[in-house]
Amino acid sequence: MKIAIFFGTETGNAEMLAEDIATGLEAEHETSLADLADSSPEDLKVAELNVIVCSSYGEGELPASAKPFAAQLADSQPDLSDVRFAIFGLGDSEYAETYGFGSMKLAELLVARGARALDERPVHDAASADLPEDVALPWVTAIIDGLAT
Ligand SMILES: Cc1cc2nc3c(=O)[nH]c(=O)nc-3n(C[C@H](O)[C@H](O)[C@H](O)COP(=O)(O)O)c2cc1C
Repeated sequence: MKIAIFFGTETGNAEMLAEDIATGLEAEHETSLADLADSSPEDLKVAELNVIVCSSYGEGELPASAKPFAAQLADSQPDLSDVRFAIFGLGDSEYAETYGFGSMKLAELLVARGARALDERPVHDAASADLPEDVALPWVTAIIDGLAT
């Protein structure tokens, strides 16, 4: 399957996780990896599945590298009705009031443009003992298996 992996990051954690996902999938799939800062909404129309890893920053805001992409979504109002995506958030429950808000905001912007969100939208909690890749790889594999059946 053609799978495009994107990340939105402030300090690099989402990029590292996106790289882990790409490495985990590349043996069986045709993968690409890109920073949302270098991407436009049209880039979501290329692959059969878009996997997005996005953190939260500030007070539940998008991380810096996702902000220009979000602005393009709002400004250019692209039709994303043929796009499907799965989004994985990185957050920290110490920020109790805004936990996981960054990935949630990005998902809402995509859905507002017609894109279809696959699955729930998990958020990895930096305060937990789990490693993000141990959560994200089974999650993405289950989504791909679900699409293949
Ligand atoms: C200044 C700062 C603000 C943050 N704000 C939030 C927040 O509002 N909600 C949340 O869930 N996580 C928040 N986090 C946690 C980050 O999302 C988490 O550390 C994540 O792994 C960062 O990933 P990145 O390096 O890809 O940006 C914040 C972290 C920092 C350092």
